[in-house]
Parts: sequence; C-alpha cells; structure tokens
Amino acid sequence: MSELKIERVWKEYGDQVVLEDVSLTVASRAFVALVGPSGCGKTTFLRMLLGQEQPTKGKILLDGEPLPSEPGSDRGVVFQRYSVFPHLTVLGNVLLGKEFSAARYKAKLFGTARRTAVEEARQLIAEVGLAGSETKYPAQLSGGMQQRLALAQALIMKPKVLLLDEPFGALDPGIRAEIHTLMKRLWHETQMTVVMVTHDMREAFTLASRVVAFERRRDRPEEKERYGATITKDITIWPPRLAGQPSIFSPDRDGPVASLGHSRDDLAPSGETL
Ligand SMILES: Nc1ncnc2c1ncn2[C@@H]1O[C@H](COP(=O)(O)OP(=O)(O)OP(=O)(O)O)[C@@H](O)[C@H]1O
Repeated sequence: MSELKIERVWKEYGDQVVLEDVSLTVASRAFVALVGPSGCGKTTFLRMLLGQEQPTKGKILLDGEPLPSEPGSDRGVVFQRYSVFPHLTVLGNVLLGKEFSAARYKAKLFGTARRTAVEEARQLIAEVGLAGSETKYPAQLSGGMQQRLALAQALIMKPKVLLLDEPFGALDPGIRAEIHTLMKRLWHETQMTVVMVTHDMREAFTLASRVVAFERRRDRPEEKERYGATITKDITIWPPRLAGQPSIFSPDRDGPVASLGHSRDDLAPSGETL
C-alpha cells in the first residue's frame, strides 16, 4: 500500500500564497504527472510530499498516517540534476541508503550485511542498465546514465513513494525515450506510487496513469501574491494504465511486454486499480 491523501493543503511563504486549497488522493501504485506553468508551485508541492517543506494549512497522509515531518526511506526522490554524490562510485552511490539505514553516523556496513547489500546494489545497477560501471564516478557517466544511477539510488530503499522533479528534463530526446522505457518498466515491476513534476506534456501523457494540472485561477499582477495555484485539471489516462499490467497490444504505450517475465521479489500482484 502507498496511498497519498492531500487534504485542503495551503502553502504560504510570508505574504505570498503559493498553493491554495489543494486536495488530491493518489491511489496506491498510481503514476501521477504534475504539470503547470513555471512558478505555480509544483516543486513546492513535491517538496511537501518529500517532507522538506511543511504545509501552512491542511494535511498530507501516507497510508492514512500523517506524513513524517522530514524526508525518510519511505519516500525516494530524483531531481533533474545533482541527485547523486560526485565523490562516490556508482556502487557507493547505490549502497549509500542501505549504509545510512544500518548505521546512521558511520554509514558503513560490515560482514554478511554488507555482502547482501552489495549483491542487491549490483542487481539494481544491472536493472537500470549500468552493469560494468560499478567502479565509475558520476563525472565519468553521461547525463542519461547519471539519471539511471539516481533512480537506482532511490529504488534500493524500496520507497513507497517515488518523487521525481523533472528527472529527464535535461536529457536529449533519444536518451529520454530510452529512460522512459526504463521508468515504465520500474513502475510496472515495483510496488511504488510515483509522483513526477514535468514541463513536458508528451512525457506526462507517455508515462503517467493520471495527469494533474496546477494553475492560478486569478493571475492579475496585483493578485499574484494573494492567491495561490490549485488543481484545475485532473485527467485519468484512457484506457487506464495499471501498474503491473503492461499492455500486450501496445507495449510502447504502456511499457515493455518483456517486463512481464521479469522476477523481482517485490513484483506486484496484478489487478490493482488506480
Ligand atoms: N523556500 C522558499 N521561500 C520563499 N519562496 C519560495 C520558496 N520556495 C519556493 N518559493 C516560491 O514559490 C513559488 C513556486 O515555486 P516552485 O519552484 O514550487 O514552482 P514550480 O511550479 O515548480 O516552477 P518551475 O516549473 O519553474 O520549476 C515561486 O514564486 C517561488 O519563488
């Protein structure tokens, strides 16, 4: 389960109202794309889901419980850039979450625990297409490879919710298409709910099961500070896209069919609705 409930959330910075009265229920395993004009508060909204920002008013619940007031391993995040640590190798970056959760201050694993974590990290590195690059540093990777690494780094903690802030925005179109295929596969094969901010409508409609638009209803210059953005459109993709059920008939639309044969221990039972 990984249902998000956003109840009448407002976010203000001083006198500026950024978001007003936002309510949204995101079903477990949905893939929601957030779109809207620049500056309307999409990243602010995502940072509230991450726990980096608190709502001024309203509530955010994850599986019925108030969201912890700081980022935690139940929520993974990938930004457009700088998600990975430049001084760590590919393997070191992917292992980091495990090391921190085992020993918060030393961030080191030993013995069997380390061997198991290394094995898991290597498997994940291979799943995102980076096998052979384990000892490389991020500066030795292309932009697309760095974003694959950032995904692996977030996924090793098996987050309930994956938050993506324009993760593919800086990539060339060809590389973007490849990483879209990977993203669809990961969504089908894991249990996570995904919330992604994007400026690219095509990307939103390619990947998401639901597209939610934020906008200011009143945008006269003198009103800009006093009124925030809210949800103005909420579109469920039709025919519905369901996590764990890539379409056999149009794999390009819903994810690669090959993934059906894939085995991960967290592979979802099919049939959940969004
Ligand atoms: N920490 C902060 N303190 C004060 N104002 C902030 C803070 N963070 C964001 N804002 C303001 O909130 C508004 C919304 O910013 P946000 O980055 O969430 O928009 P966005 O929709 O993600 O924009 P873009 O699409 O350009 O990335 C902006 O006016 C920004 O200046």
